[in-house]
Formats: sequence, structure tokens, C-alpha cells
Amino acid sequence: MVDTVDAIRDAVAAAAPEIRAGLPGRREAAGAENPSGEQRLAADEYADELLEERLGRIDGVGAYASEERESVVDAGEGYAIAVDPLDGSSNLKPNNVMGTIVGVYDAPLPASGRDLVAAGYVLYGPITTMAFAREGTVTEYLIEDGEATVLNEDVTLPDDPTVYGFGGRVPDWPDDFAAYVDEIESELKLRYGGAMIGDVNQVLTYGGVFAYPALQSAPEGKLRLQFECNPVGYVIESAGGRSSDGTGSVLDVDPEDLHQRTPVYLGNGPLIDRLESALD
Ligand SMILES: O=P(O)(O)OC[C@H]1O[C@](O)(COP(=O)(O)O)[C@@H](O)[C@@H]1O
Ligand SMILES: [Mg+2]
Ligand SMILES: [Mg+2]
Repeated sequence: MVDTVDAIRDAVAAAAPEIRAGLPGRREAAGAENPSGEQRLAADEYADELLEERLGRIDGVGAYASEERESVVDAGEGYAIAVDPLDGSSNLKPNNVMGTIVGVYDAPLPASGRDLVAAGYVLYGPITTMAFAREGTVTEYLIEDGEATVLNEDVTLPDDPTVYGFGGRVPDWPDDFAAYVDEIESELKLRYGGAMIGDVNQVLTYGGVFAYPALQSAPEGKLRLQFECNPVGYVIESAGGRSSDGTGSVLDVDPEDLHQRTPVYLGNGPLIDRLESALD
């Protein structure tokens, strides 16, 4: 019998080239907002519908939810899947990197990050890759023709970090976070591309820290707990790094609302420890 988590991983890998191939004609606004009040592109809708169809039909998947729809779709009995169908979709117009994020929860949504049994993301870069975490290890795959082949097993963050990327406008950063940035920018190189997955995958590859912090104008930051922060936090923690909402692991944030946002900080443990001390 095919393991449900393997089937989910394979379905995401199979959908990735189709999502990529569907992008060229879908770079314009679809005319509606998503539940977070953001302008939705035709590509966001396309990826969401494709993933709902492919993931919802897997035996052992009981629910599908995404950043692009108000409520959870019932798919029978089994795991609940939370998806950011296209992460960084504002990068579509300037043709920069984007991703797809998937979290597999063994609990009804909204769920705690501690209920994740697997999580992963696809990165649509010069090549298409996928990082997928389960049972404490992360595997990096190359996706070609809908097939995933292993590139790297037991992926871990390098011990000697080199990059950082932080979202939000600088004058909107709270003073304590700005003071942390002052230290970090003399130690690491700025690499910020505006798609969480692109920026996080640089941290996974080179070591460093990614943040979409609490802002003065938005104390909960921008990124969504169920669809973005928990799954990516799970990948980074499985790769030996740390995630934080500013006080502790993002996986421990109480799930209160399907579309809730949280500040998120991800990267090498010592850099996140220092961040938490700076925000005390
Ligand atoms: O444009 P900003 O404020 O730097 O925000 C960038 C952040 O917003 C996002 O694009 C939000 O994700 P979506 O594109 O899925 O809405 C993240 O990928 C990225 O980290
Ligand atoms: Mg996103
Ligand atoms: Mg998105």
C-alpha cells in the first residue's frame, strides 16, 4: 500500500511542472482578493484549484485548505493539508522565483505546528526543486517531468551562516528588531528576493536567517501560520535550524484562526537565540 505522505509528496511533485507551465498566461490580477485581503492573480487561483483536485483525491487525505480560500474543503477521512499554492506571487510580474508550500497535519485545521507529520516546498527557480521534511529529516529533490529524484539526503543548515533576508519596510521595523538587524548586517550578506521560499531556501543552502518580523503597523507580521510559517518552520527545524515567533518555536503558536498571521524568524539556532534575546 502506498504511504499517504509519500502519495502527497509525489502528487506535489507531479503538479509542480504543471503549475510552472500554467504561469505564462496568468500573470495578471484575477480581480478578487484572497481571505488575507491581498490581490489574487490568475496564477494563484490556477495553482489552488489544481492542488485541491490532486491532493483532495488521495486516499488518506481528509481536508484541503489554502491561503486562497475562506474555509476548509472536506475530502473524507485522513490528514488535513494546508497549502500556499503560489508563494511570492508578486514575483510573477518581474519573473523572479516563487514557490509552493504544503503542510500535512494530523489534526483538524486550524492546527498546531506540532500536529504536522510532514511538510515541504517546491522552489520554481532556474530548476524546480523540492525540500520535503518528515520524521526529522529533510530531503531535497530535483523535479523533472513530474518525477522527483533525490538530490541531497539529510539536508542540514551549514554551521557557518552567510546570508540574511528580512521583509517589511525598514522604518516600520520595531526598534528592538532594528537593533538586531544592525548587528546582523555587519556579519552576513543581504539576500532578499521577496518570495519566502526563495529566501528561506538560501538560508537552508548557505545558512543564515530569514524574517518576516512583527511590524509597527502590523504586530502579527504578514505571513500566515497554517500555510507558510508552520510548514516552513517544520522544514527548517527538521534541518537542524530553529523557528521562532519572537518568543519560541513557531510550531508552538496557538492555532486560533485558519488565516491568522504571525511574525516569523527562521534560521541557524544561534542566530534565532540572539534574535529572541534582542526582542526580550
Ligand atoms: O513584498 P514583501 O512585503 O517583502 O513581502 C514578501 C513576502 O510576502 C509573500 O510574498 C507572501 O506570500 P504570498 O505571495 O503567498 O502571498 C512571501 O512569500 C514573502 O516573504
Ligand atoms: Mg506565501
Ligand atoms: Mg500565496
